[in-house]
Amino acid sequence: MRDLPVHTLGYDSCVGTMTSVATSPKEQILVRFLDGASRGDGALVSSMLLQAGFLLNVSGDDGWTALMLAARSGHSEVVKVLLSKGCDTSLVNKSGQTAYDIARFWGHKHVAGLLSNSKPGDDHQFLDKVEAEAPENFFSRESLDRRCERRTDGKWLEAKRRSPDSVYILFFNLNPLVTSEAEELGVGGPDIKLRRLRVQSVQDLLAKPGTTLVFLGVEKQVSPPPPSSPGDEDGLTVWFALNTDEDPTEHLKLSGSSCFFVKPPMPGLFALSEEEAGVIAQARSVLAWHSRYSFCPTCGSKTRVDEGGYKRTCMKEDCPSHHGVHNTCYPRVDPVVIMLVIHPGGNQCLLGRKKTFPPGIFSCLAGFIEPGEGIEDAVRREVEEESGIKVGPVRYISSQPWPMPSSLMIGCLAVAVSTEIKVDGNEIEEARWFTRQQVIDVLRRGSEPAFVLPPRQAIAHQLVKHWIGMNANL
Ligand SMILES: NC(=O)C1=CN([C@@H]2O[C@H](COP(=O)(O)OP(=O)(O)OC[C@H]3O[C@@H](n4cnc5c(N)ncnc54)[C@H](OP(=O)(O)O)[C@@H]3O)[C@@H](O)[C@H]2O)C=CC1
Ligand SMILES: [Mg+2]
Ligand SMILES: [Mg+2]
Ligand SMILES: [Mg+2]
Ligand SMILES: [Zn+2]
Repeated sequence: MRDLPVHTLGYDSCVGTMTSVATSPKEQILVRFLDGASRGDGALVSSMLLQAGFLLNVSGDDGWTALMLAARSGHSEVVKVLLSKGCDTSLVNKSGQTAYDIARFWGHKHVAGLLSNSKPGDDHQFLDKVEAEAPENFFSRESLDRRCERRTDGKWLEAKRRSPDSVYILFFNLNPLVTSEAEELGVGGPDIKLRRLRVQSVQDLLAKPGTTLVFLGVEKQVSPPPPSSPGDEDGLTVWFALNTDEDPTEHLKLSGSSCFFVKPPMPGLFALSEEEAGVIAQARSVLAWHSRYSFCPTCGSKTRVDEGGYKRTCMKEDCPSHHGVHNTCYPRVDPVVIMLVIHPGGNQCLLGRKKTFPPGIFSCLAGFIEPGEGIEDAVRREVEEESGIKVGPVRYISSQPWPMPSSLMIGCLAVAVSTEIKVDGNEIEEARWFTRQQVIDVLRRGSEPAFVLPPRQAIAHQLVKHWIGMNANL
């Protein structure tokens, strides 16, 4: 009975539930049963099993049984009913996943607990392997030790600012100075590298009023090195970032000519190493904040730069920003949700095109989180606004600082509960369901790819890869 054919499982986009377009009475019963399990209707599942016990382990044509569908949405009551009837927990869908794998993937710990208790000694290796591979996103590497406690240590900061060992990286209008000199890059290295300057090269710039200076942190060390310069007893190498809005070339005392300012976001910054991309993520966001928040946002007065460039204090004595929690004084981070939406059937994903994208590119939908909104609700709202698709469960995967200028991309997977696409036409000009096979062809650079994905440095690319990695059979 497991192989009972179900030709099409239709989904009603308005109410987000499955509707039957199956033809035979048996098919209609199965569709109703699977729909009930998917929606968490324990009473319906129970009563249908009393009349038609064969339904217990039957799957739709994507290989999903009632147990798997209930596990995906965390419906523990339905899972309990199915387990009490002795359903087979070892069945796998066409992606090689058991109901337990599915429950764990979507973070339904109570359901995973019910399923793992039901069969001790079950081998769930596939999911464990995927979860062990934590993705590292570009711009995410913390290569410096921020040493936040030093930001208020004016004496130490001043000594480090003058130290000949300190490293300065320079930005002109938020574009970092890089070098492409072959001997600097080394064999097999990145295409560009941050130009590391010393204090004597930037002295004139530091004296100019339009220059902003930020203390980024110290180089990470396994064991403390011996003291290097007088007055610099700890021997730690400090990194500073400088930004200027006037072309600084004439003030720089530089040797070599292959230095230039690289414009973000693409492809420029993507050519840096992972380590340096992490430094840029921190430096560019803080410098961008300084360039946009010169005056106090509360009262409009002048501000003073404090805490190594991590605070702007209002100069007006009775400004309300001196009392209570005032996030206007600190650098901004804007949370953005970015999500790969998976078709209710499990084997297609939703990707969209912004009007501004180069031809052929499709990416994950994304949007800024609104005040007073949680991550899951922001995912549901942005997906529905941009594509008309309704979303059910949401699961966090990984995050990425995105310093253009200061977003924090919160990467999620989400399951759609409707399928009919209606793009907003404003932000998104086109959105489509792509099959897993089409996505694999794109990732493997097949000869006729259906679309182009953003490069590996974008979290959108990593989310798509993560979804492909969930499937052992492909
Ligand atoms: N790393 C990656 O893989 C990807 C990164 N991104 C980044 O995510 C960010 C957001 O994605 P996007 O789809 O544009 O977001 P949205 O879908 O929320 O749309 C952006 C629009 O929302 C408005 N908005 C609301 N809140 C803010 C805020 N805090 N800051 C700026 N604008 C706001 C702006 O409208 P108005 O202009 O009318 O003020 C803006 O044009 C972008 O910075 C984008 O570069 C996006 C996709 C992939
Ligand atoms: Mg958007
Ligand atoms: Mg939007
Ligand atoms: Mg928005
Ligand atoms: Zn003020």
